[in-house]
Amino acid sequence: MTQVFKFGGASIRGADAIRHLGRLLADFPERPLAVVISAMGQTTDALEALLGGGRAGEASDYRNRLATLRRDHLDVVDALFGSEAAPVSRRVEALFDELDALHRTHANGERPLHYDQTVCFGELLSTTIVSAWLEASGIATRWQDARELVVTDACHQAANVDWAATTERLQRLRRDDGRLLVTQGFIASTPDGVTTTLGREGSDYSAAILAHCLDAERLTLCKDVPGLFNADPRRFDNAVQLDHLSYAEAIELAWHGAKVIHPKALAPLQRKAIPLTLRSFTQPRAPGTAIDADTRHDGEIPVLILREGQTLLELRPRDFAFMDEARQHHILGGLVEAGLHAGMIDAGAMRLSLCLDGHPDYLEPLVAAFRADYRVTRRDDLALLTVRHGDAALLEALSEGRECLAERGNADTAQRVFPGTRCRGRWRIPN
Ligand SMILES: Nc1ncnc2c1ncn2[C@@H]1O[C@H](COP(=O)(O)OP(=O)(O)O)[C@@H](O)[C@H]1O
Ligand SMILES: N[C@@H](CC(=O)OP(=O)(O)O)C(=O)O
Repeated sequence: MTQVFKFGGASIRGADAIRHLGRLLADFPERPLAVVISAMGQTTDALEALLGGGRAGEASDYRNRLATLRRDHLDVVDALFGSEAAPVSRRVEALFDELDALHRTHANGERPLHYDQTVCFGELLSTTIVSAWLEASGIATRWQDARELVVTDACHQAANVDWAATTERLQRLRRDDGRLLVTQGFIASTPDGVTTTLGREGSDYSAAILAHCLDAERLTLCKDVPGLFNADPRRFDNAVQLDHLSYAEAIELAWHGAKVIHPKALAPLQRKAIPLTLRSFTQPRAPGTAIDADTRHDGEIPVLILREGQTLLELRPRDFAFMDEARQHHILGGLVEAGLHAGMIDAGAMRLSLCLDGHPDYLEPLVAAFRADYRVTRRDDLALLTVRHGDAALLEALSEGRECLAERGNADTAQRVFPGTRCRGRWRIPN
């Protein structure tokens, strides 16, 4: 049975977690064909910080961060392999040398290209270590460079998949030697072999790409939560797990910011009716959440999504003019160019409100450009609450004690923007 599994950064954050992963795969009733793995723990954040220091010409900051990352990875290798660590340590050292060389080549070039040549090493390192560990613990394994499988355009940091080329490469993959394929999430390459990445948290998407192109029977995403809940269980005390939902409902939740699954991961599965299971990494035998074409259970209970760190922009034409389609087109085009996502868009006769969560590097120039053409009011440090399938009473109860700064709604989705300071800490879903 062709099954694909994916393990995120939280599932391989250190030596104990990697040992657990080995036991999980050894005990699982059906051996998957392929396992997609992210960078260990917060490695991608650390690589972004390294890139930032390097590009700013802060050589000692870059060197210190590189040394820390190198040490952290080598410590995991030592903890796993003990006296047998040398061959794996050499491979890890070689990857760090390659990272450093590529940094020197690209440091003064375009940032997105430099980003992809640097940040890809998180996954190259983690899969090197995990694959060696699985092999050492008796699971026949084949390390596979995902850049030889997933073909994209050259849109660095948010590359677009060439489905025909990727399918052709994946269909050529050897499947008959009984070896478990261990490959990287998040990374890919152009047809001529230049490394690209699929966007932050894109490993769920990588796993869905593999499942789609291999015609897998199932994709399983192993997470640090038991499944998809009706609100983030880390923030909402009484959140409950959803046993089942449809691809369409899952896309809505992911799009609105339910972080547990990447929004792009659903469409490739839906197109081939490949069922998806979200499972607990620590309790893999628990049922988890099933996602497929069946819509019968959608909307049975309300689902809440809280996104923090939001900025609300209200744009008004200067001359008492309409916020007509041409102006909306201009404004939304600016968002597309800046690569920013609006979690809420609401238009009035002379106003367009946008709720954005963007890195200041991208947000600030955009706001400055808008100010040239519109009267702009801006509020930072906000929270956007999205409620799916809730009623007015629930929305009011959730809003109690919180000033509503903007809102919109339709038959199944309501959104409200609150000051971030009123939304910190733990929440309860009102009865
Ligand atoms: N509705 C939700 N249900 C379950 N988890 C959620 C939900 N919304 C947010 N999360 C968060 O998603 C996290 C898991 O997703 P993520 O960290 O992206 O996984 P990965 O290990 O694949 O990187 C959980 O730790 C949880 O806090
Ligand atoms: N390592 C990448 C890709 C990814 O998906 O990671 P995770 O599965 O840990 O969210 C990132 O952090 O963006």
